[in-house]
Formats: sequence, structure tokens, C-alpha cells
Amino acid sequence: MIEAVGLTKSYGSKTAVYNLTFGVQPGKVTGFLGPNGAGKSTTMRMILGLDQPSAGTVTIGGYPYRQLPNAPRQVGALLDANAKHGGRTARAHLLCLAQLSGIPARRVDEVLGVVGLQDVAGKRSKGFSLGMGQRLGMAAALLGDPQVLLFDEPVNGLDPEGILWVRNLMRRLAAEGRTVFVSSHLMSEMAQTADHLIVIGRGQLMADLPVRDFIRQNSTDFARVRTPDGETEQRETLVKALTGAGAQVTPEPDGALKVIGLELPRISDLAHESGTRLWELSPHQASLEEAYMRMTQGAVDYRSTSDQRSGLGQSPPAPAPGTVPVPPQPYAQQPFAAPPQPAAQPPGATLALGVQAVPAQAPPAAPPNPTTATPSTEDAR
Ligand SMILES: Nc1ncnc2c1ncn2[C@@H]1O[C@H](COP(=O)(O)OP(=O)(O)OP(=O)(O)O)[C@@H](O)[C@H]1O
Repeated sequence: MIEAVGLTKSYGSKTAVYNLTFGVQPGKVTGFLGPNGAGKSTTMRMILGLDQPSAGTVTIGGYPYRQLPNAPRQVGALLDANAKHGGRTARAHLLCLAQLSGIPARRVDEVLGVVGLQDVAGKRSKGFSLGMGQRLGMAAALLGDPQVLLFDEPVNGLDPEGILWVRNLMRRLAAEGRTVFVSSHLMSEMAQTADHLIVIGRGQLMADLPVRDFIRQNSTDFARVRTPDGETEQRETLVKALTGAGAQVTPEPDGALKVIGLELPRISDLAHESGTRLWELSPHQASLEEAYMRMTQGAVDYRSTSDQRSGLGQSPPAPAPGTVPVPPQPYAQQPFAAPPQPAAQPPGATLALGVQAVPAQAPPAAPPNPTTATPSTEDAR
């Protein structure tokens, strides 16, 4: 079990992590999510004793990492797959690590087999692909057969097969009763791999909840409805009928309508009563990726300032023939009960996320201030 209490880390005037309190349980995969610069790696480094907290504590099985007896046998980590001597073979790299930690040499071939690198064990790692490097990093993490495992972005750069392999490995390690803590940006991947999620933004805790609760609370059901292409009047009649019945109706880029707040049979009845023909009426669920993006949108440090096409002298593409030009905002002829929309919150506000969200706590009146909006230029790494 990993336990962080009031964990805080400042680099000069920059607060990378502020007052984080959470626990990571054994027997589960716990996903650690947050946008770029949210503080995930900093937190992991503090867990592993590589960085000293400015305040608060973090322990593994009740001990700070540096006080763990025989730490490499208890905790394994993959923080940076490039952290290896490229001139050494995969086997020599692992052998070296094993010797430093008093791990028997025979374990090296075992872990090479676990990660599927047995056939290239004698090759120098500088010639390895990104995926092979990640596998070697995992082998190093598994070397001491530890009960606690930390992986920082383990699927970075992996192909779909590699991603599936990592997913299965994580699940297997957790099923063996180990504590598995995995950072990622990829909500969709974590939704399939993790049992529990810890989400941070700008160094502060945003959510700490089981994945199934995240799914239940953040996936909004909606219907897609489509009237015959080009028949604008039919479309407007239907929008009026739907909003009049309390639905939130938003145009989709392809000319369909996204309808929230009404069951499919009711939409069908309203279309019939208003004399509208339908080309499509289908049930949908908002993706978790979308829910995660909404949750963290107020905590993103690095955001593009312009359309990526600007500067190329190109205008946005014209609508495809047959599609109906659509306004960007929801239709609102009639008042309707909109679902709760998370918004960027000032520090100290409770995040209105529809999840079992954690109140964002205001940092002390004086700096450190983890909510600085400008990207940091202080990264000393
Ligand atoms: N050694 C350091 N010196 C100064 N600033 C640092 C240092 N390490 C991290 N930071 C800053 O702390 C913040 C958190 O960084 P961190 O790498 O922990 O985020 P992250 O969530 O892991 O980001 P990413 O997903 O991009 O890897 C960033 O603003 C970063 O620039």
C-alpha cells in the first residue's frame, strides 16, 4: 500500500504538487491521470525517494522509500525507459541491476521471458525500438519480484499489440495481489486497465474513485437523431418539438442532432407528432475520454493558441455536399434541465464534476501557487 498525506513539492517558486492525500491499494491497478505538467512524475519520484517532499509524507507499507529494508525487492519502477546504458546488452543491463540489489542472476532470464525479450537478450539496447525499450524497463521493474510496482507512462509509443500486452501484464500483477500504480494521459486506456483512478490537475487532487463510478457518473447517455439531408424545415420542426419537451439539442458536424434528456421512444413519438421523418435515431454514450477532458480542462497548462491550419494559408474545409450547415451552440428555444457541466474552477472551489470529486483546496495565501496559468520555464531537469 502506498500512502501519501499532504504531499507537496516546490521547485523554487513553482509548486509542482500541492497537498496530495491518497492511498494506493494492493490487488488493484490504480491509474494516475492528469494533463501534461500536472505533477504525476514528481509524485512518483517522491514515492520512490528520488525527490524529497517540501511538505507532507509518502510511505510504502508504512515506510518512506529510503527507509525500506531491501527496497529493490519490495518496490519496482519504470520511470524512464531511456535510463539505461545503450552499449550494454539487455541481459547485461539487467544482470548489473540484479547484482547491485542482491538478486540472483537466474532471475534475469525469467524476467526477459516475462517481457518477451528472450530472443534479443544478447543485443545492445541502443538498437532497441521504443517498445523494446519499454519492455526492458518493465523487466528491470520486475527483477526483484516486488509487491509494489510503479509505471510512469508505460504505454508511451507502444503499438496496439504492445498496449494490450502492458494492459494484460498490469492486470495479472494486480491479480497476484500486488500494488500497481500506473500514470497515463490516456483515459480510454486506463478505463480498460485500471480498477481505481486518481486524477490530478496542476498538482492538486481532482478525483479519487473506482473506475466504475467514474464511468457511471461521467458518461452521459444521448441520442443521435437525423432528419433527411437538406430538408431544413423538417429539422427545425423537430428541434422545436424536442427542446419544447425539455431536451438539450446540439447540432453535430455531420448534420445530425445530439439529444440529451429524452428517451428514444419519446423522441420517436415527438418526431411522429410533429410530422418529421427520421433517417437516424440511435442511442449513444459520451466517451470517457470526453468526460476526462471536461474534468481536466481547467487544469491544462499547455494549450495551443491557434488553429493548426493558420499560417498555412488554408481556410477550413467547406461542409461536405448534402450536410446542413449547423450553428455551434445547443438550441435552446425552451428552457431545459441541462446536465451538470464541469467548468474551470477557481482555487478553493469544489469541482462540479458529477464525480466523487475532491474539493480543490486553496494553497496558502502566499506562494506556492499551483494554479499559475503560464507555462513554467523553470524546469531544471
Ligand atoms: N526538477 C524540476 N525543476 C523545476 N520544475 C520542475 C522539476 N520537475 C518538475 N517540474 C515542474 O513541475 C510540474 C510538474 O511536472 P511533472 O513532470 O511532475 O508533471 P507530469 O504530470 O508528470 O507531466 P507529463 O505528463 O508531461 O510528464 C511541471 O510544471 C514541471 O515543469
